[in-house]
Amino acid sequence: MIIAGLMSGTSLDGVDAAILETDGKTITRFGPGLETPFTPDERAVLKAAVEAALAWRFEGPEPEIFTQAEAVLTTSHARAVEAVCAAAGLTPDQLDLIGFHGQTVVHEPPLKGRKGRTRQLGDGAALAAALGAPVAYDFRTADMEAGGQGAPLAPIYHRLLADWSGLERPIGVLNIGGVANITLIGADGTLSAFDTGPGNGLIDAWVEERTGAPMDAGGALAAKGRVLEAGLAELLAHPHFALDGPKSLDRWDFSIDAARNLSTEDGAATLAQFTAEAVALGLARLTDKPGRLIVCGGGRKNADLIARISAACGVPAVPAEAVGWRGDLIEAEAFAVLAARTARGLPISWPATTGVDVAMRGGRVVGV
Ligand SMILES: Nc1ncnc2c1ncn2[C@@H]1O[C@H](COP(=O)(O)OP(=O)(O)OP(=O)(O)O)[C@@H](O)[C@H]1O
Ligand SMILES: CC(=O)N[C@H]1[C@@H]2OC[C@@H](O2)[C@@H](O)[C@@H]1O[C@H](C)C(=O)O
Repeated sequence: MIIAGLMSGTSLDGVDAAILETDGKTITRFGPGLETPFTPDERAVLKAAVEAALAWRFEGPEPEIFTQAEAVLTTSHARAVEAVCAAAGLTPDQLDLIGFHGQTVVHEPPLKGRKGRTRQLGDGAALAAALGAPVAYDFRTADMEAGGQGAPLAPIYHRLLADWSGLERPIGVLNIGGVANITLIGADGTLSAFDTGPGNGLIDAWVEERTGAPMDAGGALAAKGRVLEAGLAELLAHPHFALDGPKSLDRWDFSIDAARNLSTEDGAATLAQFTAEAVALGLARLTDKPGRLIVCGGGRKNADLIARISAACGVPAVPAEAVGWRGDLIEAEAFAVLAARTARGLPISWPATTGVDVAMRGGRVVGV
């Protein structure tokens, strides 16, 4: 099947799109991929939808802005599909399927026996109608209704990719987006996965508040700062780090408050060290230690952060490109494979990836 996979991550920077030829078990061909930024107006609507979602938290009627945000998601994702199809010499109606993650606006992991809840905005039927191709979407709900974490879902794709590249096991794949998540592929191919902690989310929020810039490009600020040990200890006292995986997080589960009184540089260093120590704590909970970490997501471009992760984990961390992967597109590619698996009735989550009792199918398909 020729499938376009789409991801708009928690950083709200834009839509990643990638075309893959896949049956959900193997990849026959990698097509083009690209990132299409949201316009400032689109981003403003999505930011407002996230704020409304965090105030709503599943209590009472859905915020009205969700409707407007879904319209923004339909147009921005349609634009991304049109662009990636043009790069492939296709028209969208020639796609067999589109894998549409949608925009996570709020995610509450299961807690003390209470099922978790998650909301990805994205109107699959509207996107299918706009593009003339079937759409698989709503990938996380079924897993959560079955008691799972609803995330991470990329692990099956990480293994597929590692096998495709013939990488030596055990190996870890670390995605550093707003939140960071890790997949460990054990020596025998067994998957373990969970969200490790913050990715770039806190660093972005801190740098934006202090300088107005959207990120600490290359980690230049953090590289000049010193870590405030007391602040770091406060951050690491979060209950997430006392749990074994599978476990998941919302982008807003941590705050920059522990850095409040610091200089811009020291705050950036402390928050970057927090991301790194969180990965190390996660690795320490695994029985198989990976020989190296393959790093994908925007955080791999932060050299200071990567150095901190390597040092904290005692394992070399290399960017996805070092093994021939497209580090900015892995999540989009993953949702192409997950869409194929949804269409074919294959599982997309497992006890060791999201904590469900049995392997689970997920996602819904809507035709044109
Ligand atoms: N050159 C760079 N230097 C430092 N950080 C960078 C650089 N480029 C990207 N980033 C970071 O990567 C982030 C975007 O990463 P990515 O697109 O993987 O996140 P996402 O997909 O939105 O998140 P998630 O995986 O949590 O849904 C930016 O917000 C920024 O913090
Ligand atoms: C609820 C949600 O959208 N979670 C995202 C987020 O971004 C990174 C991390 O937190 C991961 O758990 C997940 O995305 C990836 C694609 C996943 O499901 O594997």
